[in-house]
Amino acid sequence: MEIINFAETPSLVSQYMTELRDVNIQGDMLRFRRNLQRIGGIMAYEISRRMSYVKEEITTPLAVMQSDVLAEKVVLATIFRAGIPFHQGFLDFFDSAQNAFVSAYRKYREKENFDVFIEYIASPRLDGKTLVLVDPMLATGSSMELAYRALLTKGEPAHVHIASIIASQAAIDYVKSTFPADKTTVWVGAIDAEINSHSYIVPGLGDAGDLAYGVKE
Ligand SMILES: O=P(O)(O)OC[C@H]1O[C@H](OP(=O)(O)OP(=O)(O)O)[C@H](O)[C@@H]1O
Ligand SMILES: O=c1cc[nH]c(=O)[nH]1
Ligand SMILES: [Mg+2]
Repeated sequence: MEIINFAETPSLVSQYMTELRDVNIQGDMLRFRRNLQRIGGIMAYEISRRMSYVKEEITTPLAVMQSDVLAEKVVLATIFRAGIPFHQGFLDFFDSAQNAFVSAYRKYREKENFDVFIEYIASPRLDGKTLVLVDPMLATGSSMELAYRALLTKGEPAHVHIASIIASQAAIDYVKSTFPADKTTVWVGAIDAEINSHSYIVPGLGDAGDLAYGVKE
């Protein structure tokens, strides 16, 4: 399974990641959402460079020519809430993509133990399509795995791209052991070494959903 880590090559993604992580900047919710969206747009472009295209005949005002068009049927899937601005960044570029939405939430049994529940899914058929699963945080990997399993009830995608802003090393290992290696590509802004006893990524950025939309009760 190929893992593409944007942190290995400093770029504007690194600048936006810094702003997402820094407690002195991340409190500006508009900027936080906008940075998730901007990284989504950049990742969308990088993923598009791996996709297949076909030549189509078009007519310009001056001539007839062959021009490339995307050959893959793309479905952009995300997980509520924090996935929404990140997903919008992908949709800004994949204009004709279909979209899927999944709700996943942590229900704590005790302070440090929780189960992840999926309650809502809205998705087109996925057979033979390119599924781009986007969620900014990949902490344990449970939400991503459960969302993927829920989406498989809608058909078998030809290829899966997983895109995250920050992944823990444990989540990367988990994704490697649970997703099909021959047809999954992982794109991450950074891989952080640890998750804490509440399964938050360290150093991470905190609670992405709360930072984007306000602290929930
Ligand atoms: O890899 P995991 O351990 O499953 O954690 C990752 C999940 O946590 C975040 O959502 P969260 O549960 O905080 O919901 P929210 O977006 O509504 O805040 C994030 O957007 C992922 O969906
Ligand atoms: O670090 C984490 C882990 C889960 N969800 C978040 O928003 N942040
Ligand atoms: Mg959250």
